[in-house]
Amino acid sequence: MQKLLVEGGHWLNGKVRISGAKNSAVALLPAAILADSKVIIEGLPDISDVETLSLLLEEIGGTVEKRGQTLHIDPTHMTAMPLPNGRVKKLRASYYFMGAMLGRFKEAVIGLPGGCYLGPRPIDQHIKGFEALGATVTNEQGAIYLRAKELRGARIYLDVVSVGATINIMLAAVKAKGKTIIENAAREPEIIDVATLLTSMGAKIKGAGTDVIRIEGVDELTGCMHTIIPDRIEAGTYTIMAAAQGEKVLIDNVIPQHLEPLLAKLREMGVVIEEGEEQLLVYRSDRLKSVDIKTLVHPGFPTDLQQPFTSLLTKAIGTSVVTDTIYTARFKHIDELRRMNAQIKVEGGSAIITGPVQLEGAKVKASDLRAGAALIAAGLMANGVTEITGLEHIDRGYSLITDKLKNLGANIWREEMSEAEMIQFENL
Ligand SMILES: CC(=O)N[C@H]1[C@@H](OP(=O)(O)OP(=O)(O)OC[C@H]2O[C@@H](n3ccc(=O)[nH]c3=O)[C@H](O)[C@@H]2O)O[C@H](CO)[C@@H](O)[C@@H]1O
Ligand SMILES: C=C(OP(=O)(O)O)C(=O)O
Repeated sequence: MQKLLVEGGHWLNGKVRISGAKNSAVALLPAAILADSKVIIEGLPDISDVETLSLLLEEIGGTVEKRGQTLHIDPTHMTAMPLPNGRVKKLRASYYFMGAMLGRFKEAVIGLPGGCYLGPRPIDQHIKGFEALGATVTNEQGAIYLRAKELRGARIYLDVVSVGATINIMLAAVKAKGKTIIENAAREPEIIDVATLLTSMGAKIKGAGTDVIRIEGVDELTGCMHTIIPDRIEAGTYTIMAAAQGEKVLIDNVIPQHLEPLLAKLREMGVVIEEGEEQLLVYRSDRLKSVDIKTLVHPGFPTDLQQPFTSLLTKAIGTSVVTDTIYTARFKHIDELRRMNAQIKVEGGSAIITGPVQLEGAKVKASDLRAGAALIAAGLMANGVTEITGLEHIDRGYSLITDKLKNLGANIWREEMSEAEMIQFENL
């Protein structure tokens, strides 16, 4: 097991290239199950979620060949192999095997997913959607059993705006008989990306990216080639790090429109950012103003950037209030930031940050993916060395983060943990 060490105070300079979007990739790979021939996906990030999903595709009989950032997925010999345990628990997006296998085989057995623990993460809206399409769904000993004689299009109103439920219902509905309408659908760019792949496979989908998605089911879907969109959360994380500890940082391979809620808040704080077509240039900021943020469904401020943004706010002058309306308890990073001298209290579902403070290096643990990003951002600004454990979370979603930050001038490296440290880590 490794830990990450960051020596703070080194200014970031130069260019960082953003990888393909994790939250697209984790749906695009399962979507390949629906095709009758090879699906080629280009520009995938080097993250463990992609590796785990590739192994899961192989477990059900697919072949997956990696050529650089491209995966060639041959779904021809896949079967409805049950996946009640094991790798499905390593990530959140294994739930997409439910929709995709239901679409192709009309049956699936998938263990309840893992992923970041951000408080309860129910999947009732996914199940409501599958049932509306004609599936019988039962939960037996922690695995979801889905079966349908046939899938029939339906009108489905989501009680909660959910990225996962929207995509999962799309995956099943593209092979249902007749028309499906998803109302109150999520509108994230990743949903458009998945719809683009499915459309290239022959699916008929209208309205992805709006809150009403219309799908006309088809009998067959064929292989195709698809290039993934850039990761707006990874881009946002580097933009925050540049605002925190950058001289002049060019963020390359981004779609600036996907980052508008973040960029607006950074500008309100006084960060100077130039926008190009596919690039952002972030300038050094020495005096930042405090701001309040409230996370909302897209296109509001993304919950996945709330945690790294909180680290940046420790540098701002005054009091900032952070409220997460998507995951009201997504505050596990706060205790760790406090170990680093951050002045933050959590009150009534909000984190209240008083700044500016000089952060101090400390031994901290990443409890989840974006908590990890928050701690790295804090480590870049801190006096001395910050030691971060829990890297398995960070590696689920940040492609080559150590190398990317090193290239920007950070003093960051990985070390094997000693046995004593591992025991301490387990007890933390
Ligand atoms: C793999 C992936 O894409 N993960 C993202 C996805 O997670 P995920 O798809 O799991 O998140 P959802 O959009 O489904 O969740 C949004 C909210 O709806 C609630 N909910 C969701 C489904 C459901 O059936 N019932 C229900 O009550 C959740 O508890 C949460 O409060 O969107 C989240 C919200 O933008 C992001 O933080 C995650 O990075
Ligand atoms: C919460 C996240 O991921 P997941 O849904 O895969 O756990 C995230 O990407 O911040």
